Amino acid sequence: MAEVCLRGVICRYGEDVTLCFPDLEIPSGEQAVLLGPSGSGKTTLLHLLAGLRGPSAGEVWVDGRNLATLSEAQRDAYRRERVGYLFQDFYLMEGYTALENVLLGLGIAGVRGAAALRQAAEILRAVGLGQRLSHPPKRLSTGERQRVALARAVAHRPRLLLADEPTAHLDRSRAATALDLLTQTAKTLGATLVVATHDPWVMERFPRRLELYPHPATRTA
Ligand SMILES: Nc1ncnc2c1ncn2[C@@H]1O[C@H](COP(=O)(O)OP(=O)(O)OP(=O)(O)O)[C@@H](O)[C@H]1O
Repeated sequence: MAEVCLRGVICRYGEDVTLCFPDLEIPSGEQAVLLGPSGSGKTTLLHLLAGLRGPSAGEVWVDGRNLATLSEAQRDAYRRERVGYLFQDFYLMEGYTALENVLLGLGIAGVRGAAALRQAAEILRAVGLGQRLSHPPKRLSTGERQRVALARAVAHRPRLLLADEPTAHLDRSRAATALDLLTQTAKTLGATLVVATHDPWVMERFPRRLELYPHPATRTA
């Protein structure tokens, strides 16, 4: 069974927006990119995979489970424990240090106390921020802020890592470094990685690609 599988998925927002997604299979542990212009539904698709919303029609399967069949409590547990989400705008807590930001993420996943502290420091060191543990986000560069966000997204060792426009705020050289870190981190964890981007340069770096088009979104690559 593929780690990620979409079958006949349609998402509607009110009367005006209907997004039709191509069928998709991503085997466990693989890395895939979603390419599409603004409004083509990339974020919506990541939200579907994260269980943050359900489709209007069709099925979203992850790790052998149709997400629509999960109870609310099971879906919450799925989101907290199995999914890591790297947001385009990072959404770091400004009043907290880098370490505390990662600890907050771990707390949501149910990891607390000494184990959480050890895990948070370890992952921050792994992304090259060992010297920045007690820095608040405002004292970090954009690339460093993103690495805190990545550390928070993966500290609980998710099986599925979703990244929304991970190069949006970075120049080419920093973007290359960030993508290397993202793909290497997913590989180390054995996580399936799905990256959404509007940038063909990012797409070129992934062997498995899915292109989305503004309504109706129909073509796969
Ligand atoms: N909560 C919402 N309510 C109404 N319409 C929405 C909502 N979320 C998304 N849409 C619409 O759905 C379409 C797809 O949006 P989505 O954010 O998934 O696309 P995207 O490809 O990620 O765009 P971008 O690259 O600009 O982030 C857009 O037309 C958007 O306006």
